Amino acid sequence: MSGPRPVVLSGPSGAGKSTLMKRLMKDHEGVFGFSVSHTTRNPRPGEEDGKDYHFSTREAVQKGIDNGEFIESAEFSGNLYGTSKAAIEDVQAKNLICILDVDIQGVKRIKETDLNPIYISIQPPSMEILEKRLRDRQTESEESLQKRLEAARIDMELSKEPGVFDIVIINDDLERAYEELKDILNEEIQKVQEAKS
Ligand SMILES: Nc1nc2c(ncn2[C@@H]2O[C@H](COP(=O)(O)OP(=O)(O)O)[C@@H](O)[C@H]2O)c(=O)[nH]1
Ligand SMILES: Nc1ncnc2c1ncn2[C@@H]1O[C@H](COP(=O)(O)OP(=O)(O)O)[C@@H](O)[C@H]1O
Repeated sequence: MSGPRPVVLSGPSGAGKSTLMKRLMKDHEGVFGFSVSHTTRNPRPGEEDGKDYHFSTREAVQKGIDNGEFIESAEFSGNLYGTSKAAIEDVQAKNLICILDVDIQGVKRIKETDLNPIYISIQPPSMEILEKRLRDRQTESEESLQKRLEAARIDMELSKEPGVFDIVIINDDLERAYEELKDILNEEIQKVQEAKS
């Protein structure tokens, strides 16, 4: 109960969540732990099973959901994604700040639980820039890219609703966005660092 508050990072696909999160974890070793989600999408080159995601089948994820093993799950761009209770417990057992990377549907479902995280939305400066970043990343087929852009439009609208997020960070200049992210999390980071010393 008294562990550090988890952090939910959300925002459109391609907004820069992974980039910011990886940097945060690298710069603060032993402070953060990533909640490894399950997904039915295929791994990208360089992604590791059990580290980036638990790459799984729809049947297996659905079975886990039916058994009550997930705190939330959502359909995104034709695939099923979900956060297992074990993913969060693994991080919290180590007294680390648990980071969850979930879409806007996940945010809404987590709000119905007692997780009590800090809700952060990472937003691109514009749809045009988002599309360019997603294309340059070269991870998506044209079909997948279009689905992500459609989901991004919905995300950008919903994230403007007051009270959904504690803070919305516009990821224009990466350095500035990263500083903003660190500032918000500073108090929790310090708590974890003090508990260790
Ligand atoms: N609800 C929910 N969304 C997730 C989960 N894991 C990842 N996502 C979201 O699914 C979307 C697609 O993720 P991914 O396929 O990794 O693509 P990327 O965000 O473009 O790198 C993103 O918006 C993620 O935040 C999860 O466990 N639950
Ligand atoms: N501030 C930024 N300026 C330019 N490119 C960026 C910036 N932030 C992220 N990127 C690039 O945009 C792409 C999408 O970022 P990524 O972290 O994969 O997004 P997400 O995890 O939200 O899907 C990546 O290729 C990344 O290198």
